[in-house]
Amino acid sequence: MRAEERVIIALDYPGANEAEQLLQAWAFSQNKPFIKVGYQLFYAVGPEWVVKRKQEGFPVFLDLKLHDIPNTVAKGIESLSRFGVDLLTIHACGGRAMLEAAKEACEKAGAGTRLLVVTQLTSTDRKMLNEELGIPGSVESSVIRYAQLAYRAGVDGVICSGRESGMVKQATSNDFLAVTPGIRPAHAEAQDQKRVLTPGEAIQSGADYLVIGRPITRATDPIAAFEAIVKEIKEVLEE
Ligand SMILES: O=c1ccn([C@@H]2O[C@H](COP(=O)(O)O)[C@@H](O)[C@H]2O)c(=O)[nH]1
Repeated sequence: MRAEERVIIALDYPGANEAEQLLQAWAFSQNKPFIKVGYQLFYAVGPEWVVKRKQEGFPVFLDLKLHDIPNTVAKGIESLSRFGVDLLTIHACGGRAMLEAAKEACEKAGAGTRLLVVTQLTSTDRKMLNEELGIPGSVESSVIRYAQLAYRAGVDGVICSGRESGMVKQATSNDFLAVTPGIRPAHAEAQDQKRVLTPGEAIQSGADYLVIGRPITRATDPIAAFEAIVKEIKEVLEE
């Protein structure tokens, strides 16, 4: 996979105008970047906007992180799969029956959408895990436990931080996708992210895709920021 294809730009914008302004840079390009649509944008623009981006050639990750009883999640995935997006997300803590029901619904739709499972959010650190959520042990052990659950349920991969991507692959399979947010170029502020790595470090540790929002979307020159990240990834891949 080319370095450019490993970056998923999180379009965390309030509406279509802001997102389209960024995507304009690739209007005449054959190599459109992978984009992620989360709730902020999706609730503002709706499914048609997402389907249109797919038709224009953008690979799309629709990141709605479903979490509910198995039947409700399966029905939600059934509806979302109709948009023909590349990636969808559900939460691991819904448990095995929920994960299996979601995967079955996704496969039944036959659109080739891959299903990812959110392990522990990259905004979670050990203190929060132990003291607020009441989950004992390290964040890594919780991520691995959820990743193994997800793997056994037959989904396509997980969302974890770059710090855990190598461990996830070791504990599951090299083909099991590790998609990693919490990416910050050197010296950038972590903001609300707790488990961060630089783009180069995340690739080195085994991440398949890097999800990157504010370091690109809030940069003075977002395209230059995207290109600098791609360059950093290329350097690691060529090492
Ligand atoms: O554990 C998770 C799961 C999802 N995300 C999403 O990734 C981006 C990260 O944005 P930044 O601006 O680069 O922090 C954002 O859309 C989150 O919803 C995550 O950060 N961590």
